[in-house]
Amino acid sequence: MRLEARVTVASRGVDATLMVDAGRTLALLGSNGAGKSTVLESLAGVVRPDRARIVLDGRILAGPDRRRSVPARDRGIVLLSQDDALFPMSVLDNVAFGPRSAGRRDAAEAARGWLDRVGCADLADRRPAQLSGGQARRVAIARALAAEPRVLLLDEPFAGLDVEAASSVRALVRELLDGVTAIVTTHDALDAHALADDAAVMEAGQVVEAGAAADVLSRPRSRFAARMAGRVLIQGTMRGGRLVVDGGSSIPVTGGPGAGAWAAIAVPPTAIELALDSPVSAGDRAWVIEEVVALEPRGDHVRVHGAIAAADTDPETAVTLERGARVWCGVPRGLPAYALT
Ligand SMILES: Nc1ncnc2c1ncn2[C@@H]1O[C@H](COP(=O)(O)OP(=O)(O)OP(=O)(O)O)[C@@H](O)[C@H]1O
Repeated sequence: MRLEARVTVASRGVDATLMVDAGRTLALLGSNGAGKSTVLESLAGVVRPDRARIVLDGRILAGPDRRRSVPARDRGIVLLSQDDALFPMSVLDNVAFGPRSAGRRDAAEAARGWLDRVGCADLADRRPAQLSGGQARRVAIARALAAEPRVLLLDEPFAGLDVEAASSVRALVRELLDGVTAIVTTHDALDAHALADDAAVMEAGQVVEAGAAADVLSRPRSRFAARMAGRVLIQGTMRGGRLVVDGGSSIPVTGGPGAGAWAAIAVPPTAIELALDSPVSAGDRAWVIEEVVALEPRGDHVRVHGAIAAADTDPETAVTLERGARVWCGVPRGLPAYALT
């Protein structure tokens, strides 16, 4: 029992493969434009891929013969998109829509049950325009679940909500997703940790890494996953217990694959020290010579991104740096290395 999919949408540069086992939640991660929404829309049948193989519990929903694709309404896959506009009818009728379309006589009763579960029982008679953003999102979630989908797709379910509403909708989704087969797109590591069993990372239309959510975030293989987990991915070649990075600097590490293998350590930038001059003594750090690639203001400090590592500094120091400036990044010794394939 699982959802397996490969979808190609050439005009959007998407060619992605993913899999979700029954009852599990997959977090689909990736930067803006990576193709996450396109994948969800293809699975739901809203977008027609150029090529697709979508199999749900052994049933082929889309295959080589595009004419035989199962129409969206018969897929048992419901997409809750970012612009989850409710229908211009009462909240109750919105939620009853799915069960009613499925011919259920008790549609209104089922809808009341769902409204109760999302904490909106008292809003049944309201119109969408009379709801707050958080209430509308809860109603949209109830409407999606009332259709009793086999797979639920949530495209950034907390986007556009204020901090408080997002936090309560997050708790609700976490509870409702228990045991449901679902894919959730998010830019937030906390959501990936809290909601998902598994995670897949998209870059430029492709899935570049996938695995258990905790693994993807603690041993990231892509820069995006590392950044999401608040880490910088330092990659290099293993040589005698050291990671040799571009430019020849080497960092003593623990573990990791054998000599000659491509490997990484994932380091919080806050643990990396920045030096503007060549450090006189190495101390407990391995110093990597860097060229500044970007300066990222982050509240009261500035993150200095190099080609290999990143480190934080104060704004007074940051203004003396520019793109291409030479700096040294002091990386702690002995961090655990892992193989990259
Ligand atoms: N309706 C559309 N028509 C044509 N191209 C589109 C359309 N929607 C998205 N695209 C393009 O397809 C690519 C993938 O976009 P998509 O919205 O799937 O990415 P995403 O990962 O969901 O991004 P975000 O995190 O910003 O929502 C982008 O290059 C985007 O410009």
